[in-house]
Amino acid sequence: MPDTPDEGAIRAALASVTDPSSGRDIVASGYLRGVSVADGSASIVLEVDPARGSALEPLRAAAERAVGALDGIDAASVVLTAHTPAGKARPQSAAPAPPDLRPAKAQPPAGPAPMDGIGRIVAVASGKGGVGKSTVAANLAVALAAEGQRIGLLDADVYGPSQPRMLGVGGRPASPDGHIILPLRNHGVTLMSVGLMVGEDQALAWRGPMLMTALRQMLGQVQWGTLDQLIVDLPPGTGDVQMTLCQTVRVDGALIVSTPQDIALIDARKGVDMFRRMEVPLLGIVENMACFVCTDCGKVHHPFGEGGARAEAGRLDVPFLGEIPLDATVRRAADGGAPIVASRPDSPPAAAFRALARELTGQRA
Ligand SMILES: Nc1ncnc2c1ncn2[C@@H]1O[C@H](COP(=O)(O)OP(=O)(O)OP(=O)(O)O)[C@@H](O)[C@H]1O
Repeated sequence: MPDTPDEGAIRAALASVTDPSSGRDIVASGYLRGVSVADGSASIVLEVDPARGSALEPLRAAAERAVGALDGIDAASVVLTAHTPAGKARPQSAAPAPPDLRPAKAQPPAGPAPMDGIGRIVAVASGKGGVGKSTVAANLAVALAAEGQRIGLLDADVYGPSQPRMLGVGGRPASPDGHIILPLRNHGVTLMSVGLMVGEDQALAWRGPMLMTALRQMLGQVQWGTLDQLIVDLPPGTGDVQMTLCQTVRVDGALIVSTPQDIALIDARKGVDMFRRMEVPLLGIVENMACFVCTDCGKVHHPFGEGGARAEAGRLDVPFLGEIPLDATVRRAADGGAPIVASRPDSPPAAAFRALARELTGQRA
């Protein structure tokens, strides 16, 4: 495995990329605002005139390719931010210090702390992939926002970020000073996702340390404002992201999503164990895809058996928070960028999500 190149090599690669509009390279143009390189991953911030943001997208992509082609770089991310009001593109020598993008491992270890301005942090987790954890997180966030709460949704499902698609938001978040990241907003929910920072597909190619850096940036650099609750959509399983989250910020409660199948319930148990070890209170288990209502006869069917998650919750001594029916409109709504709670508020699944939101709000009262 070749050594990770140093910052000088990254700058040299960027200097090989020319802005066709000026004929000058990226470094000479004064666009370069920050470089961070560690463990085969490089993050670069370019500060540009916001009016030229979309015109400079090819330049951004070319810079990413040039850095990504260096020996020893597995993942490169180049972000465009708007320049400071006073400046046009400045010569590099006149530029203020670049933002510090180094991984948080360089910082002294700190215990989990509450996040400023955020009332409660709720993690939505599952032992197994594909059980509908992201769907539950999105609908719960929209339902809580509809109750009048100030809600943020942090898509920490770094291996498969789907919240931008589910909430119907896109585009790169702005970073006016190269450090603070401005979240996006839709359906009353403030959203940030690693999928917005690097694109859904690219996130999959990132290596562990870079993902952890992205997660810490989303926790520390996103301007969430004042929130009643921040819902965190975790990746499935019990891995590094869960540990990093719980060690970095004080998670006030975890919600486990499971389907009724035995295998999902076995994995849900592992999730419960992990949160107990991390001393995160368990808010309860919600059973997704629990049943479906026959459109012909109106009868409720339980294709995977009935009562499994409720019984498991009893065995694990955690609250059972309710059932969400299996309903194709839930999937269609998520794929269309408007969760069912927003797009079909009168439907039975939307009512089930709202009941879940009320249950959680009731737990706090
Ligand atoms: N109650 C439901 N009824 C019908 N389809 C559902 C329901 N819940 C989720 N789905 C669909 O199931 C698929 C998986 O859901 P989702 O992406 O939320 O799962 P996940 O647990 O977050 O998966 P992963 O962790 O692997 O990203 C999606 O296509 C989603 O639209």
